[in-house]
Amino acid sequence: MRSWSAPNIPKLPGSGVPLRLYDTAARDVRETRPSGQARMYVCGITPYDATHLGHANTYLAFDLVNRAWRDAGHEVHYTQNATDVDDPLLERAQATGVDWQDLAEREIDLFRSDMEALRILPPREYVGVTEVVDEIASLVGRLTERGATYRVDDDVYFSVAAAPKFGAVSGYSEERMLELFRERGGDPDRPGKRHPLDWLLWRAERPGEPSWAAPFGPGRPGWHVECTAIALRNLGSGFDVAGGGSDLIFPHHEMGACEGHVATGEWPFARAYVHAGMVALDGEKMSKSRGNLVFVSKLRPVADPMAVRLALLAHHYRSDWEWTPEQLTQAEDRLARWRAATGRASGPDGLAVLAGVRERIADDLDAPGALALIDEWAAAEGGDTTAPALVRDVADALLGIEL
Ligand SMILES: Nc1ncnc2c1ncn2[C@@H]1O[C@H](COS(=O)(=O)NC(=O)[C@@H](N)CS)[C@@H](O)[C@H]1O
Ligand SMILES: [Zn+2]
Repeated sequence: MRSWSAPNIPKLPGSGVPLRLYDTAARDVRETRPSGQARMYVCGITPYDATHLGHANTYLAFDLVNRAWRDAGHEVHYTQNATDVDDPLLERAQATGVDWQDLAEREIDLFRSDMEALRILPPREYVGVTEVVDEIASLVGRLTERGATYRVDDDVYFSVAAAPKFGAVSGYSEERMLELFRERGGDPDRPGKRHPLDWLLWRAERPGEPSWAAPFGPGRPGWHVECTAIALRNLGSGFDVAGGGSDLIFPHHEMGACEGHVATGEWPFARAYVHAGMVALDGEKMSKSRGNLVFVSKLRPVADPMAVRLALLAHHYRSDWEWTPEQLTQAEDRLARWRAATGRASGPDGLAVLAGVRERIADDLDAPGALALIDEWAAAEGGDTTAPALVRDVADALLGIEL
């Protein structure tokens, strides 16, 4: 599928410092050490109800990763999927009486335009699941050759017993795993399964559902294996960052890591598992099921997208936080202050802001700390005539904020 257009990234003097990120699997901040190209896989949207602020918050976090790596001199190989066939999408299409492919296409177009408005750098590959079903099926075949799968009726399951590293990503107890698996599309109670945490790799054809031919019978991919196949196909195993919101830690990234391990024999599947916090509204996580969504596309006619981006950046990417309209007003004020200050003939030392913002972002994406440094610069006087242009470039290249 077409990705989206890339904003220009101004070149900054010198180069950034090594990026450190909190790795969920290590339960600690770790320095990323990309060898050659930095490789990142970020899970894309299931294309309905796009693009709400929760989605935007998550993709913004990985945009900061992308920008920090480039500033540190790395080329970045970024792949993202779109789950353009899956139970929730089919259910929404059914419920609203639209064709599921039309729904997906319309929502993905809206997502692309929202990403462009927020100046989020596009992935090199933007892959729809429906484009690579054969690849996914061949991965299921490879897992079967390694003895890691079995059938329940005509459906193909991954046997958790075949995954020695199961639990390494989330570190959750089995009880918590069962609870989250049930809550997030799993089927722990299905009769005929060898273990409640075994997961669906291939759903055999059902009447009225889309299906694709496969050696083990017509059907469609299970959720986790789609991302494993797309990441393996484009990045290979051992890529630097697997990213998403924290609701993907389990089951999605845990199970994908096991599929990648068993399919390739290599561990880790991703060197770091990086997760963004949840954005809430009215006390509840913004989610399609609750319908408590604030859409980027609804804010765009009434607010500068750069203010929306600044409002999100004011929160640490790993924090869970609640959206309120006041935050947009505060962000608009900040944007106006930054634009005024970088429009001056001079200001305080610009290189100090460059070094400070680099250091803050490299420290597990401390965007709030970076914003505070630019606030301070904007509020003070100084004689550095190169500073206004440099600070403008720092805000753009590292934070994606066009002043
Ligand atoms: N309220 C929220 N706050 C922060 N991130 C969220 C929120 N809701 C969803 N996300 C993140 O947005 C991304 C897309 O979510 S999604 O549309 O439900 N799609 C999926 O999770 C799958 N297509 C991933 S393969 C995921 O990384 C998810 O964790
Ligand atoms: Zn995914």
